[in-house]
Amino acid sequence: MRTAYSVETVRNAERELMARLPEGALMQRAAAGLAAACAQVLGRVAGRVYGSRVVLLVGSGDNGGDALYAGARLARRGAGVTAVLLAPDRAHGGGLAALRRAGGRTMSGESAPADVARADLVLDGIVGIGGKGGLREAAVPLADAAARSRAAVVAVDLPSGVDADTGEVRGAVVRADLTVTFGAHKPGLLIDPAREYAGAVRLVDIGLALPAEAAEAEALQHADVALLLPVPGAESDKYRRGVVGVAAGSARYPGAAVLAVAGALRGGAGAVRYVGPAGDAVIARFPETLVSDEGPKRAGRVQAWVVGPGAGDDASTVAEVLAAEVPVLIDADGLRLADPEAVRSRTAPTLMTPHAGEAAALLGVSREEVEGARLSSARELAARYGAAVLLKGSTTVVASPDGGPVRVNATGTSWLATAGSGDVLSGLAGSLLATGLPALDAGSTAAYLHGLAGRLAARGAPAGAHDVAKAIPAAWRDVRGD
Ligand SMILES: NC(=O)C1=CN([C@@H]2O[C@H](COP(=O)(O)OP(=O)(O)OC[C@H]3O[C@@H](n4cnc5c(N)ncnc54)[C@H](O)[C@@H]3O)[C@@H](O)[C@H]2O)[C@@H](O)CC1
Ligand SMILES: [K+]
Repeated sequence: MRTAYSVETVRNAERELMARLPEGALMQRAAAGLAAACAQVLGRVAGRVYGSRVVLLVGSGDNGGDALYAGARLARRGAGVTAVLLAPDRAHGGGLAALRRAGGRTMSGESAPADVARADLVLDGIVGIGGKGGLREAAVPLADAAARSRAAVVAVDLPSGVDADTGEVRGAVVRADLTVTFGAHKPGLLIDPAREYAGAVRLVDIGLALPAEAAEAEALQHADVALLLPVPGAESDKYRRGVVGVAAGSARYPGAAVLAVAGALRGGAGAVRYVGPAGDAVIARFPETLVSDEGPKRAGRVQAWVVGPGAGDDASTVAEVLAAEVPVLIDADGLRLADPEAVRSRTAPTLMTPHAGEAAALLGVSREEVEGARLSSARELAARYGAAVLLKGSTTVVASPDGGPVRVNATGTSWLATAGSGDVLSGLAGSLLATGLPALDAGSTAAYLHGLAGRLAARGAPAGAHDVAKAIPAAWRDVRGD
C-alpha cells in the first residue's frame, strides 16, 4: 500500500521525532536521501556526478534548506553547484554555509535562467509543505526556465506550488521528472492534477512514526489487490460465490447492458442476472447470463445490484433497485434518476460511480471544479449521499461515507477514456460487491483491475470497451502473479 498523510499529520510526527534527536538530524537524513537520488539521476543524464552542473532553486524555508544541504553533498563529490536564492537574506543559514564550505556558489534570481538552461540537474527547493496556492511571482520565471531546460528536474518533497493536502494546482507550479519526498507520501503526490507534475516519486524514510489510521489517502498495489480478490473455495457453488444483478440498458442503449454484463462476468460473482429490455442482445453475446424481463423485484435473489448504465429515463427500475436490501452500485443515468433521499435512507451499502461531469451535476458545480478538486469532491458527495463514491478520471478516487482514507487508483491509462469503458467498470465493481467485498474495497479493486486491463488491452493503441472487458482475466492473473 502506498499511504499518504496530510501536512498536519506529517508535521506532528516530525515534531515528536525532532524532540528526541539532535538539532538538524532530520534535515540531514532528508538531504542524504535527496543527494543519493540526485547522484543516480546525474549518473543517467551526465554520466557521473563529478563535473556535472547542478542548479538549486532555493526558497526561504526548510525546503530550500534540504536543497542546500543536498547540493553541498553533491559539490563534495565534484559537481559544480550553483544555488539560486529567491530571498538571499532569508535562505537557510546552515544549508548556505554548508554549500559554501563545499565550494558551491550562490546567485540571485534575475540572472539565473541562463544557468538553469545549461544545467544537467535542477533541484527544486522553492517551497514544500509550507506553501499554499501556486508559485509566487518571483519564482515563476525559474519554474519556466526549468521546464524549458534539458536538465532533469528533481523536486524536493513536492513540486513547488502544488497543494500537498489536496492535489490541487492553482497557478504556476514546477514540473518535475522525479520528486523525492520525505517521511511519507502527501495526498498531492497521488492525486491529479498535482500528481502529474511530480513525475516519478521516491520516498525517503526519515524515521517518522505515522499511525495507519491517520492516513488521508492510500493507493493499492498488486499485493494489496491480490489479498482482496475473492477466490472460490472447494465448497463454492455459483450462489455461494454471489449473484450480481445488472439492471441496465434500454431499447436505445442495449450496448451498455452488454458491456456491464461483460464486466460483471469477470468480477468473481458466480452468476450474472440481467434485468431489462436488452435481454436478447445480452444473451446473444453472453449465453451464460440469467435473463429476466420481470423487473428487479421479481428477478430472483442477488447479492448485489448494478443499476443505471444506459438506463435512459427508466426511473422506476432505479427506485426498485434502491429499495433492495443488498449492496447497490449506481452509475451513469442511474445517478441522475436516483432520488437522493432514497439513497441516503438505504441500510445496505451503496457505491456511486460518477465521472467528473456526473459528479459536477450532482454537486451543482462545474466539471472543471470537480476535476481540479477530486479529493474534496468525492468526499463531499460521499457525505451528502451517505454512499461510497468512486469518482472516475485520470486518477480515480474512492471515498467512504464514514471518512477514513480515500483510495486512489494509479493503474488507469488515457486509453480508457473510451465509450462504454465505464459500463464495464460498473459491472466489474458490482460483481465484486456481490462476492461480499465492502464498497470501498469493491470500488478500488475494480478500478485497479479495470485500469490494468485497459493497459493490457491497449498496449499503446486504441482499444474498445469490449477489449478492456476481455483483458480483465489477464489483469487478474497479473495481480495474483499466476
Ligand atoms: N520539519 C522537518 O522536520 C523537516 C522538514 N523538511 C523540509 O521542510 C519543508 C517544510 O519547510 P518549511 O516549513 O520551512 O516550509 P517550506 O520551505 O515548504 O515553505 C515555506 C517558505 O516558502 C515560502 N512560500 C510559501 N508559499 C509560497 C509560494 N506559493 N511560492 C513561493 N514561496 C512560498 C514562504 O515564504 C516560506 O519562507 C518540507 O517540505 C521539507 O522539504 C525536511 O528537511 C525533513 C524534516
Ligand atoms: K519543492
